[in-house]
Amino acid sequence: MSMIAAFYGGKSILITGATGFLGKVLMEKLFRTSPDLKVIYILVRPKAGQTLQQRVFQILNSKLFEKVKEVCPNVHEKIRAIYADLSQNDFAISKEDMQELLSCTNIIFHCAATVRFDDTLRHAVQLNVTATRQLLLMASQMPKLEAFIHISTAYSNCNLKHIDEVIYPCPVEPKKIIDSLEWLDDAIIEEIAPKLIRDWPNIYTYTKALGEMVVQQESRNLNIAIIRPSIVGATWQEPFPGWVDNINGPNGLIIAAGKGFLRALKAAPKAVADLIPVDTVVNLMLAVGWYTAVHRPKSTLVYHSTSGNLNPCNWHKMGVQVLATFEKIPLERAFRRPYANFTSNNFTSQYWNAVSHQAPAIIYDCYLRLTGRKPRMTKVMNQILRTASMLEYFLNRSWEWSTYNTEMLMSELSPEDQRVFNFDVRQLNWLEYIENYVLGVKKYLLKEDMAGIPEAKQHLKRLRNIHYLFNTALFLIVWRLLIARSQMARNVWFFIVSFCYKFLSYFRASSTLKV
Ligand SMILES: CCCCCCCCCCCCCCCCCCCCCC(=O)SCCNC(=O)CCNC(=O)[C@H](O)C(C)(C)COP(=O)(O)OP(=O)(O)OC[C@H]1O[C@@H](n2cnc3c(N)ncnc32)[C@H](O)[C@@H]1OP(=O)(O)O
Ligand SMILES: NC(=O)C1=CN([C@@H]2O[C@H](COP(=O)(O)OP(=O)(O)OC[C@H]3O[C@@H](n4cnc5c(N)ncnc54)[C@H](OP(=O)(O)O)[C@@H]3O)[C@@H](O)[C@H]2O)C=CC1
Repeated sequence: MSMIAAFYGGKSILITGATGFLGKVLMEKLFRTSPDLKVIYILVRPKAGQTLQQRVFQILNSKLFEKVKEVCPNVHEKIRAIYADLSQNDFAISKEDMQELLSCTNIIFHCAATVRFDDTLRHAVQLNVTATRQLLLMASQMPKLEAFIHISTAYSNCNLKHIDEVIYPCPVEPKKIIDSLEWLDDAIIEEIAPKLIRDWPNIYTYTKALGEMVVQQESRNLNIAIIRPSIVGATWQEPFPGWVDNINGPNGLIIAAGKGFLRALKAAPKAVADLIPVDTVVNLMLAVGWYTAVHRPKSTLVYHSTSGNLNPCNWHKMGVQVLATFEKIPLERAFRRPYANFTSNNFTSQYWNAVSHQAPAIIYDCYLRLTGRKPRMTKVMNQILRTASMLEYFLNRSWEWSTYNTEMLMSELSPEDQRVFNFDVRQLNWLEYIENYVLGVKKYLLKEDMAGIPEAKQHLKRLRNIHYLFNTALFLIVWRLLIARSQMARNVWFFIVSFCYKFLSYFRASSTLKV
């Protein structure tokens, strides 16, 4: 019997960010391994014209939850969606709901955040810092609370090279920032933002660091743990391999590469690609929840959920495997044949951007214009290049994350728990994982049919022929222009032509002699 699964039985669990990538996998695993849990409260806001109930219905009826419905048929009754907007005071939760949360919650998993790199400082602080503080305040009024698990990111201290499982202080106190945002206007905030974030690469990582500091400062006598995942990728094993549902992080780039839009990246080929499967992160979260509640460590423990120091993979290896998978399982209607060129050199990267990205987009838009259609490729390409440039910082560096606490926890688990809540990334086979990942992007994110693979392969063959044709035509045009302008080019040209002619004549004569 799994001790961790048994621990969550009969518990009331509060999850923020349950509608997000990590949150959904967390809920799925909880229902599947502890179907006798009492209730999962999720804080949800209406979105994209959908009510809370519609959003929950959509999640529970997705492929991700198919196994859950077999194990826990009354899952609909065990999930309680509470209207909440984390960017508002008291999260805009009604009095009755608040009362229920305060009196019943046993465990909190705080996953909600804004993960956009380009968010405004005001909004990112509201979500990643103030909301965390507010939730801690709520937690301190929960008599039955056993553990508060805060999800941060391994990159919250990415201004350092070696990162230990400790909370590092930020140069400016979170409280001072929260207070000043109350009276400063938006224009001034955006002006001071770059000065505040100093050597952090973006507002997201900076506000996640502030969030950790708030956890440390407002922990009171709560049982708290912080988990820092690196780049969270598709599921490795559970509930099935390759599940993914948003275009964040690697996902968008994999699509852009598979569709042939993105053929070069400014990335250090040897830098560590610190991906971590989402189910591995969730298993660690559940194990940490159990350990924090049962063993009540004296201080707030930080756990790194990273792969680099235990089972490293680099961008080159990853790129090669992504391309190899696209050979077998191509995406539909690709713009160009997939190709991956990683370079950390500025000049080479700009060259590839011009030749491999911008020029084809401009040519294609000219073609669209000439055929009476609306040009759109340059816009798409600029969007992709903007995203790629935002990720560049993470693609050109390697970090060392120590994992003492994570390894300590692993050794505390029973063999059964090590199997059911496996977060040992050393067992991950990268080649297999990446293949399933790419397949998952095609199936679950792009919703492409596997029956379309032969047609997609045929399309790639046509693209290859167009590519050869285009290159030959381009070569001939350039050469013709060169010949018209330079005596030297003419001489070379005549030398090659006469050489070929002599070779052919000799070949013809010798074959006539044999007959
Ligand atoms: C050579 C080829 C290579 C081939 C080989 C490839 C090998 C593999 C290589 C792998 C390399 C991995 C590198 C990862 C490094 C990550 C490091 C993370 C470190 C920290 C990790 C963390 O701790 S934490 C999570 C990280 N945080 C994000 O990763 C958010 C980032 N990102 C944004 O910060 C915004 O994205 C940014 C960018 C501002 C643009 O912002 P933006 O406004 O320009 O664009 P948007 O993203 O809003 O969306 C654009 C359009 O996509 C539409 N769309 C949105 N979602 C959609 C959905 N689910 N399905 C359908 N469509 C969707 C949307 O509706 C827009 O469509 P439309 O334009 O028509 O409206
Ligand atoms: N994905 C990754 O690569 C990594 C993620 N993390 C951390 O993991 C956590 C989860 O990330 P992930 O699942 O990928 O992110 P998602 O963007 O998929 O999910 C974010 C969640 O936060 C919720 N949320 C955002 N704003 C509000 C709001 N105002 N009120 C209520 N809910 C809100 C979203 O709700 P809604 O659906 O309504 O938008 C969504 O459920 C975050 O803390 C992130 O920092 C850490 C490292 C890497």
